[in-house]
Amino acid sequence: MDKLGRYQDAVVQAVAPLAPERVRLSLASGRRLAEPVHALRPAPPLTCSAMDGFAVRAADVTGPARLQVVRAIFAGDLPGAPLGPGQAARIYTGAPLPPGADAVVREEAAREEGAWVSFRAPVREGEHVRPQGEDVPAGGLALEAGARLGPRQLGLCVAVGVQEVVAVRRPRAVVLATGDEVVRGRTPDSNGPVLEAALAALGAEVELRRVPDDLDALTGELRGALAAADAVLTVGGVSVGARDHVRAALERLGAEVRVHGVPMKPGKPFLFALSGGKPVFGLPGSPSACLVAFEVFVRPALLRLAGAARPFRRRLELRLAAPLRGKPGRARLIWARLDDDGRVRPIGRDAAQIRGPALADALVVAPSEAGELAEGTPVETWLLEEGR
Ligand SMILES: Nc1nc2c(c(=O)[nH]1)N[C@H]1C(S)=C(S)[C@@H](COP(=O)(O)OP(=O)(O)OC[C@H]3O[C@@H](n4cnc5c(N)ncnc54)[C@H](O)[C@@H]3O)O[C@H]1N2
Ligand code: MOO
Repeated sequence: MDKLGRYQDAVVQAVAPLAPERVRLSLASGRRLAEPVHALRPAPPLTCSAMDGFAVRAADVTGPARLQVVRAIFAGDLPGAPLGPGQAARIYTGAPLPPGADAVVREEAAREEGAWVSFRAPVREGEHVRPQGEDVPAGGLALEAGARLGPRQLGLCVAVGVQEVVAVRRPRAVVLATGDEVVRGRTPDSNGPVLEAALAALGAEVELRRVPDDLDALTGELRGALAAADAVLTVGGVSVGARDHVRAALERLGAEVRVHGVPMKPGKPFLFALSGGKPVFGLPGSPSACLVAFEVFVRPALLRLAGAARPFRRRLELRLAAPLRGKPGRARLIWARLDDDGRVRPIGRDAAQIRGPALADALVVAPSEAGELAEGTPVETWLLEEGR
């Protein structure tokens, strides 16, 4: 991935995170934090019981013991008056421990007789007690900058009393699917909806448009897209054919074409340009090539635009479950599936395939110098994370 990695870095580094803004938590779902979140209140909010049972002073229960039950404390109650020596309080899960109490004996290990409770075994100080702030202390770091506010992260913010966060704006992306064949519907526009869904999954707002193979029409659409969006993706028309107009249209608009042609297979004709500081990604039309170029370049760049701390897929070195054919030259990216034994099985590599990407849960990267790779060879594997 060495040489290709340099292209990938050049594209991803050319993109900077969008402006941060302060937003209500309810509007921040799926966005990335531009600033860390610190707890405004501790979690748990008070030192509380982890069980239904009896709050005691551990020093009173060093062996079999009998204590007087002075009151009951429920979740949501205040801790109330201190517990004196020889006293116990009935307590329920999540209820605050009264001052003086330092342990809880579970219901099942206690015998209640009127106003008294007896225990057979000793109790350890701190047993079944959740100290205030054990999870996150007040002022403590709850989430780091760059973290995505998914469902569980939103829950953490609520628990630590945070109602507003500083998050990166949701990127706006326009996808222009080019080609008379997709405008007329003779070739189904399969790439457009894939990109639309994949970008939405990254937290972007997406508009998909279809454009004929006409330089003027494409130039106009690109101008409009660049005015409206933070990032523009084109599909098709980026190779050397008579109707491949993407580069020419961008040059007409004064865009700076930074990359056109990358040492990978599939996806060789990929183009990257900047126009007024905005990224434009020219993806090949052939479905597998389009989606590989999306994985290598667009996904990490968009995640960076969206403020993500770690924009790259998780990469593991896994052994091949079957030989991988091919010759040296360009880095090869192959759709693959993880076997149950942890090996990775290639599932075809024609640039036009569409079923391979749909079945895959990983991408294997064979370096440019590699020829045929034998079964069992360790290979770089990107986890696609969607599961099966
Ligand atoms: N003489 C050469 N020909 C080609 C070269 C080359 O270097 N010299 N490169 C090949 C490579 S590699 C690729 S990849 C393809 C990509 O070319 P384009 O990006 O210009 O794509 P198109 O020609 O417009 O379309 C290719 C193929 O994909 C279909 N397509 C287009 N858009 C969609 C869509 N939205 N959904 C589904 N399928 C789509 C289109 O109908 C074509 O079948 O070029 C090689 N040629
Ligand atoms: O690089 Mo193209 O994507 O092989 O067919």
